[in-house]
Amino acid sequence: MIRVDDVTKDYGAFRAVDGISLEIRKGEILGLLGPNGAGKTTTLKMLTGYFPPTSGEIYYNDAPVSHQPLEIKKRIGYLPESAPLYPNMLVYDFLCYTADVRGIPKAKRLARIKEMSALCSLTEIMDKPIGELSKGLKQRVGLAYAMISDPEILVLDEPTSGLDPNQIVEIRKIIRDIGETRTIIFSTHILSEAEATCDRIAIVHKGKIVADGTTDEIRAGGNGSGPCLKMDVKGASAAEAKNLFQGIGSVARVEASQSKENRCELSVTFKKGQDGREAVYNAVKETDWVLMNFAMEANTLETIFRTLTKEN
Ligand SMILES: Nc1ncnc2c1ncn2[C@@H]1O[C@H](COP(=O)(O)OP(=O)(O)OP(=O)(O)O)[C@@H](O)[C@H]1O
Repeated sequence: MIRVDDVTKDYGAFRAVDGISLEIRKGEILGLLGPNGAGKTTTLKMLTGYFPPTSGEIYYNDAPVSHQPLEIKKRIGYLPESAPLYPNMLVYDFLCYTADVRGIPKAKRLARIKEMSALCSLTEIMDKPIGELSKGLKQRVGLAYAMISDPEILVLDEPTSGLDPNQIVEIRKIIRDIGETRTIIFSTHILSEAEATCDRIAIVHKGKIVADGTTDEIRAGGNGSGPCLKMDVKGASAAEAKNLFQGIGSVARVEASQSKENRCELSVTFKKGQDGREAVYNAVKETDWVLMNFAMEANTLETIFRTLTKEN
C-alpha cells in the first residue's frame, strides 16, 4: 500500500534520512523504532507529505506522492509529537472546528464527532477546556483530531511520550482498536512500546533502517545478526579484548565494557548462521587471560536494538 523507495532527506549539509526503503502493507501497524535523532520524525513528515524527500520517492498504491501531495494528504491522519490543540477551546468545539477545516459536511459532523468520542473515550470531557486536561486525555483528543476525517492511514509521532503507565495502556488500546481497520505507522524510542503495539518494527539508526521485520523475525536474526556470546574476561582491558575478537571471521560485532581494572565484560555477536565459540575460545587460549564467564545467550530484542543503534 505504501512504498518508500530509497528516500533521503538533507537539512542543509546534514543527511537526516539516508536511503530508506520500506513497504507498509494495508492494515499493518508499523513501528519506527530508534533512538533520539535517528530520523523518525523526518521520515514520518515525508510519509505525510509535510515536505518532500531530497531524493527517492514515496508511493501510495503505486501513485507517487510528489505527483499529487494534496490528494494523498487527505487520506492520512497525522498526529505530530506536540498535538496542535487549542487550550482555550472546549473539546467539543475543537472537534467541530477540526471537522469544519477538514471539509466534513455539516450534516455529517455530529455523527462523526460522536464516533470519535466513542473511539477515543471522550464522552465525559466533551465540555471541558483542552488546557485543563491531563496529558493522556489531551492525547486522546489528539487521536480524535487525527481520525476525524476517517483517513485510511494514521501516522503518529511518539504517541505515548510523556504519559504515565495507565495512560500509555489506554492510548495503546485505542491505537490497536484503530489498527483493526486502518494502516498505522508510529514512531517511538521505547522498545516495549513497539513490541506491545506493532505487527512489524523497523529499527532506524542515523537515518538508515538497520532492521525490519516482526519482533520474532528480528529476534531470530533475520537481519544479519546471529547468536550472542557473553563473556567475562580477567586480565584484559575492554579495548584489547574488543580488538582480538573483532578480528575473528565469524564475529559480526563486539561490545566491550571495563568492569574493573584489567577485567571486562563482552557481548560478541556472530554473523547470521555462524557459531564462532571455538574460534573465540582458541583466541583466548593464545593469551594469558582467564575466562570467568562464557555463555551463549538467545538474542533479546533489547540486545539487538542496543547493538544495532550503538553510536559507533
Ligand atoms: N529542521 C531541521 N534542521 C536541521 N536539522 C534537523 C531538522 N530537523 C531535524 N534535524 C536533525 O535531523 C536528525 C533527525 O531528526 P528527527 O527529528 O527526524 O529524529 P527523531 O528520530 O524523530 O528524533 P527524536 O526522537 O529526538 O524526535 C537529528 O539529528 C535532528 O537534529
